[in-house]
Amino acid sequence: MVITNPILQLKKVSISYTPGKNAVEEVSADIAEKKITAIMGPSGCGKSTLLRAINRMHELYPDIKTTGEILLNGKNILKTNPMEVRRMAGMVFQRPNPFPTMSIYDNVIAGYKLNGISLPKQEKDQLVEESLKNVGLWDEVKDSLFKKGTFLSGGQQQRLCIARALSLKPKVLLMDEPTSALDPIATNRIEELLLDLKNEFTILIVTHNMSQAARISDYSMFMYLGHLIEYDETQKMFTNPSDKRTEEYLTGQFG
Ligand SMILES: Nc1ncnc2c1ncn2[C@@H]1O[C@H](COP(=O)(O)OP(=O)(O)OP(=O)(O)O)[C@@H](O)[C@H]1O
Repeated sequence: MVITNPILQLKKVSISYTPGKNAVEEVSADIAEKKITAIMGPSGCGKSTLLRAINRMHELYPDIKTTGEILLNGKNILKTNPMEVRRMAGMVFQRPNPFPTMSIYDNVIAGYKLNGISLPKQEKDQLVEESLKNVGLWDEVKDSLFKKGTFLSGGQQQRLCIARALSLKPKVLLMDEPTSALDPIATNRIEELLLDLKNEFTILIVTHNMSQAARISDYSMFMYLGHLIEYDETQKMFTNPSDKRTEEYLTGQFG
Protein backbone atom coordinates (compact mmCIF):
# COMPACT_ATOMS: atom_id res chain seq x y z
CA MET A 1 0.00 0.00 0.00
CA VAL A 2 1.33 3.43 -0.92
CA ILE A 3 0.31 6.55 1.00
CA THR A 4 0.77 9.61 -1.16
CA ASN A 5 1.90 12.83 0.56
CA PRO A 6 2.08 11.37 4.08
CA ILE A 7 2.02 13.92 6.89
CA LEU A 8 3.89 11.62 9.25
CA GLN A 9 6.58 9.08 8.41
CA LEU A 10 8.02 6.48 10.74
CA LYS A 11 11.34 5.15 9.52
CA LYS A 12 12.80 2.12 11.29
CA VAL A 13 11.64 3.34 14.69
CA SER A 14 12.88 1.20 17.57
CA ILE A 15 12.23 1.97 21.23
CA SER A 16 13.71 0.25 24.28
CA TYR A 17 13.03 0.61 28.00
CA THR A 18 15.95 -1.65 28.87
CA PRO A 19 19.17 -1.95 26.85
CA GLY A 20 19.13 -4.80 24.33
CA LYS A 21 15.36 -5.34 24.50
CA ASN A 22 13.17 -3.41 22.07
CA ALA A 23 9.52 -2.80 22.95
CA VAL A 24 9.10 -1.44 19.41
CA GLU A 25 11.23 -3.01 16.67
CA GLU A 26 12.08 -1.16 13.46
CA VAL A 27 8.59 0.09 12.69
CA SER A 28 8.26 1.90 9.35
CA ALA A 29 4.99 3.40 8.12
CA ASP A 30 3.68 6.45 6.27
CA ILE A 31 0.59 8.04 7.81
CA ALA A 32 -2.03 9.67 5.58
CA GLU A 33 -3.09 13.26 6.18
CA LYS A 34 -6.67 13.97 7.35
CA LYS A 35 -7.45 10.30 7.78
CA ILE A 36 -7.92 8.10 10.83
CA THR A 37 -5.27 5.42 11.30
CA ALA A 38 -5.89 2.79 13.98
CA ILE A 39 -3.12 0.92 15.80
CA MET A 40 -4.28 -2.48 17.03
CA GLY A 41 -2.67 -5.48 18.64
CA PRO A 42 -2.65 -7.55 21.81
CA SER A 43 -1.68 -6.11 25.17
CA GLY A 44 2.01 -5.30 25.50
CA CYS A 45 2.77 -5.29 21.75
CA GLY A 46 4.12 -1.72 21.82
CA LYS A 47 1.16 0.38 20.64
CA SER A 48 1.32 3.02 23.39
CA THR A 49 5.11 3.02 23.33
CA LEU A 50 5.07 3.87 19.63
CA LEU A 51 2.38 6.54 20.02
CA ARG A 52 4.23 8.25 22.87
CA ALA A 53 7.42 8.47 20.81
CA ILE A 54 5.58 10.66 18.31
CA ASN A 55 5.16 13.48 20.79
CA ARG A 56 8.46 12.78 22.51
CA MET A 57 6.96 11.78 25.83
CA HIS A 58 9.78 9.27 26.31
CA GLU A 59 12.15 12.19 26.63
CA LEU A 60 10.96 12.57 30.21
CA TYR A 61 12.66 9.24 31.09
CA PRO A 62 16.42 9.05 30.41
CA ASP A 63 16.52 5.23 30.21
CA ILE A 64 14.17 5.05 27.24
CA LYS A 65 15.99 5.02 23.90
CA THR A 66 14.36 5.85 20.57
CA THR A 67 16.20 5.27 17.30
CA GLY A 68 15.22 5.73 13.66
CA GLU A 69 13.41 8.77 12.30
CA ILE A 70 9.97 10.23 12.82
CA LEU A 71 9.23 12.86 10.19
CA LEU A 72 6.33 15.27 10.64
CA ASN A 73 5.85 17.33 7.50
CA GLY A 74 9.28 16.11 6.46
CA LYS A 75 11.06 17.32 9.62
CA ASN A 76 12.63 14.82 12.03
CA ILE A 77 10.82 15.40 15.31
CA LEU A 78 13.46 13.48 17.24
CA LYS A 79 15.73 16.44 16.49
CA THR A 80 13.16 19.17 17.09
CA ASN A 81 12.50 21.09 20.30
CA PRO A 82 10.16 18.79 22.35
CA MET A 83 7.82 21.68 23.24
CA GLU A 84 7.35 22.42 19.54
CA VAL A 85 6.75 18.73 18.83
CA ARG A 86 4.09 18.53 21.55
CA ARG A 87 2.28 21.49 19.99
CA MET A 88 2.28 19.78 16.59
CA ALA A 89 1.32 16.36 17.93
CA GLY A 90 -1.42 16.63 20.56
CA MET A 91 -2.08 13.68 22.87
CA VAL A 92 -5.32 12.39 24.38
CA PHE A 93 -5.17 9.60 26.95
CA GLN A 94 -7.31 6.68 28.04
CA ARG A 95 -8.69 8.37 31.15
CA PRO A 96 -9.97 11.91 30.76
CA ASN A 97 -7.42 14.04 32.62
CA PRO A 98 -8.51 17.68 32.79
CA PHE A 99 -6.28 19.68 35.14
CA PRO A 100 -8.27 19.36 38.38
CA THR A 101 -7.55 22.81 39.76
CA MET A 102 -8.39 24.63 36.52
CA SER A 103 -11.70 25.89 35.16
CA ILE A 104 -13.09 24.58 31.88
CA TYR A 105 -11.89 27.79 30.21
CA ASP A 106 -8.34 27.48 31.54
CA ASN A 107 -8.19 23.80 30.68
CA VAL A 108 -8.87 24.51 27.01
CA ILE A 109 -5.97 26.94 26.74
CA ALA A 110 -3.67 25.19 29.22
CA GLY A 111 -1.25 24.22 26.44
CA TYR A 112 -0.47 27.87 25.77
CA LYS A 113 0.30 28.55 29.41
CA LEU A 114 2.52 25.44 29.61
CA ASN A 115 4.37 26.65 26.51
CA GLY A 116 4.84 30.08 28.09
CA ILE A 117 2.66 31.78 25.47
CA SER A 118 0.38 34.57 26.69
CA LEU A 119 -2.53 35.64 24.51
CA PRO A 120 -4.76 38.72 24.66
CA LYS A 121 -8.11 38.05 26.37
CA GLN A 122 -10.12 38.40 23.18
CA GLU A 123 -7.97 35.81 21.41
CA LYS A 124 -8.28 33.43 24.37
CA ASP A 125 -12.07 33.84 24.38
CA GLN A 126 -12.19 33.05 20.67
CA LEU A 127 -9.92 30.05 20.98
CA VAL A 128 -11.93 28.62 23.88
CA GLU A 129 -15.21 29.02 22.00
CA GLU A 130 -13.82 27.60 18.75
CA SER A 131 -12.16 24.61 20.43
CA LEU A 132 -15.25 23.77 22.49
CA LYS A 133 -17.44 24.10 19.40
CA ASN A 134 -15.04 21.77 17.56
CA VAL A 135 -15.78 19.02 20.08
CA GLY A 136 -19.50 19.77 20.37
CA LEU A 137 -19.21 20.90 23.98
CA TRP A 138 -19.81 24.65 23.67
CA ASP A 139 -23.59 24.61 24.10
CA GLU A 140 -23.31 22.32 27.11
CA VAL A 141 -20.73 24.39 28.99
CA LYS A 142 -20.94 27.98 27.74
CA ASP A 143 -22.69 29.09 30.93
CA SER A 144 -20.27 27.30 33.23
CA LEU A 145 -16.88 28.08 31.69
CA PHE A 146 -15.43 29.08 35.03
CA LYS A 147 -16.46 25.93 36.85
CA LYS A 148 -13.88 23.21 37.33
CA GLY A 149 -13.41 20.82 34.40
CA THR A 150 -13.73 17.87 36.74
CA PHE A 151 -17.38 18.71 37.39
CA LEU A 152 -18.27 17.41 33.92
CA SER A 153 -19.30 13.83 33.06
CA GLY A 154 -16.60 11.40 31.87
CA GLY A 155 -17.55 11.80 28.21
CA GLN A 156 -17.65 15.59 28.52
CA GLN A 157 -14.27 15.56 30.27
CA GLN A 158 -12.80 13.54 27.41
CA ARG A 159 -14.22 16.02 24.89
CA LEU A 160 -12.69 18.81 26.99
CA CYS A 161 -9.31 17.04 26.78
CA ILE A 162 -9.70 16.77 23.00
CA ALA A 163 -10.56 20.51 22.89
CA ARG A 164 -7.40 21.19 24.94
CA ALA A 165 -5.30 19.29 22.37
CA LEU A 166 -7.07 20.95 19.42
CA SER A 167 -6.64 24.48 20.77
CA LEU A 168 -2.94 24.25 19.87
CA LYS A 169 -3.93 23.49 16.27
CA PRO A 170 -1.88 20.28 16.05
CA LYS A 171 -0.90 18.61 12.80
CA VAL A 172 -1.62 15.20 14.30
CA LEU A 173 -3.90 14.11 17.10
CA LEU A 174 -2.54 11.08 18.97
CA MET A 175 -5.17 9.15 20.92
CA ASP A 176 -4.41 6.28 23.28
CA GLU A 177 -7.61 4.27 23.76
CA PRO A 178 -9.62 7.47 24.23
CA THR A 179 -12.96 5.75 24.78
CA SER A 180 -12.01 2.74 26.88
CA ALA A 181 -13.10 4.45 30.12
CA LEU A 182 -16.40 5.69 28.66
CA ASP A 183 -19.91 4.24 28.43
CA PRO A 184 -21.33 3.27 25.00
CA ILE A 185 -23.22 6.54 24.51
CA ALA A 186 -20.20 8.72 25.30
CA THR A 187 -18.07 6.40 23.14
CA ASN A 188 -20.44 6.84 20.25
CA ARG A 189 -20.27 10.63 20.54
CA ILE A 190 -16.48 10.57 20.53
CA GLU A 191 -16.44 8.29 17.48
CA GLU A 192 -18.77 10.68 15.63
CA LEU A 193 -16.58 13.57 16.72
CA LEU A 194 -13.45 11.88 15.34
CA LEU A 195 -15.13 11.30 11.98
CA ASP A 196 -15.96 14.99 11.95
CA LEU A 197 -12.49 16.11 13.03
CA LYS A 198 -10.71 14.23 10.28
CA ASN A 199 -11.90 16.90 7.84
CA GLU A 200 -9.32 19.11 9.50
CA PHE A 201 -6.92 16.91 11.47
CA THR A 202 -4.92 13.71 11.09
CA ILE A 203 -5.77 11.17 13.77
CA LEU A 204 -3.71 8.24 14.99
CA ILE A 205 -5.63 6.13 17.49
CA VAL A 206 -4.61 3.14 19.59
CA THR A 207 -7.60 0.94 20.20
CA HIS A 208 -8.32 -2.49 21.66
CA ASN A 209 -11.76 -2.30 20.25
CA MET A 210 -11.71 -3.93 16.83
CA SER A 211 -15.24 -2.90 15.93
CA GLN A 212 -14.27 0.69 16.74
CA ALA A 213 -11.29 0.44 14.39
CA ALA A 214 -13.55 -1.03 11.71
CA ARG A 215 -16.17 1.71 12.23
CA ILE A 216 -13.99 4.79 12.18
CA SER A 217 -10.55 4.17 10.72
CA ASP A 218 -9.43 4.49 7.13
CA TYR A 219 -6.17 2.62 7.68
CA SER A 220 -5.16 0.04 10.27
CA MET A 221 -1.91 -1.24 11.68
CA PHE A 222 -1.57 -4.58 13.41
CA MET A 223 1.34 -4.86 15.85
CA TYR A 224 2.63 -7.98 17.53
CA LEU A 225 5.58 -8.32 19.92
CA GLY A 226 6.89 -4.87 18.96
CA HIS A 227 6.74 -5.51 15.20
CA LEU A 228 4.39 -3.92 12.71
CA ILE A 229 2.98 -7.06 11.13
CA GLU A 230 0.48 -5.57 8.75
CA TYR A 231 -0.59 -2.10 7.66
CA ASP A 232 -3.34 -1.58 5.13
CA GLU A 233 -6.65 0.01 4.33
CA THR A 234 -8.97 -0.95 7.17
CA GLN A 235 -11.52 -2.51 4.86
CA LYS A 236 -8.87 -4.68 3.23
CA MET A 237 -7.33 -5.73 6.53
CA PHE A 238 -10.67 -6.70 8.04
CA THR A 239 -11.93 -8.60 5.01
CA ASN A 240 -8.75 -10.07 3.59
CA PRO A 241 -5.73 -9.83 5.91
CA SER A 242 -2.39 -10.81 4.40
CA ASP A 243 -0.77 -12.25 7.52
CA LYS A 244 -2.04 -15.25 9.45
CA ARG A 245 -1.36 -13.52 12.78
CA THR A 246 -3.54 -10.56 11.79
CA GLU A 247 -6.32 -12.92 10.81
CA GLU A 248 -6.03 -14.83 14.09
CA TYR A 249 -6.15 -11.60 16.07
CA LEU A 250 -9.11 -10.21 14.14
CA THR A 251 -11.04 -13.42 14.55
CA GLY A 252 -10.44 -13.44 18.29
CA GLN A 253 -8.05 -16.39 18.35
CA PHE A 254 -5.57 -14.51 20.52
CA GLY A 255 -5.05 -11.17 22.23
N1 LIG B 1 7.63 2.24 31.60
C1 LIG B 1 8.00 1.03 31.16
N2 LIG B 1 9.13 0.44 31.62
C2 LIG B 1 9.53 -0.78 31.16
N3 LIG B 1 8.84 -1.48 30.25
C3 LIG B 1 7.72 -0.95 29.75
C4 LIG B 1 7.23 0.33 30.19
N4 LIG B 1 6.07 0.60 29.52
C5 LIG B 1 5.87 -0.45 28.71
N5 LIG B 1 6.84 -1.38 28.84
C6 LIG B 1 6.95 -2.66 28.12
O1 LIG B 1 6.99 -2.38 26.72
C7 LIG B 1 6.21 -3.31 26.00
C8 LIG B 1 5.14 -2.56 25.19
O2 LIG B 1 4.22 -1.95 26.10
P1 LIG B 1 3.07 -0.96 25.60
O3 LIG B 1 2.41 -0.38 26.82
O4 LIG B 1 3.60 -0.03 24.60
O5 LIG B 1 2.09 -1.98 24.88
P2 LIG B 1 0.60 -1.77 24.42
O6 LIG B 1 0.48 -2.52 23.15
O7 LIG B 1 0.23 -0.33 24.38
O8 LIG B 1 -0.20 -2.52 25.57
P3 LIG B 1 -1.67 -2.24 26.17
O9 LIG B 1 -2.60 -2.55 25.05
O10 LIG B 1 -1.77 -3.25 27.28
O11 LIG B 1 -1.72 -0.82 26.61
C9 LIG B 1 5.64 -4.28 27.03
O12 LIG B 1 6.48 -5.41 27.07
C10 LIG B 1 5.71 -3.51 28.32
O13 LIG B 1 5.87 -4.38 29.42
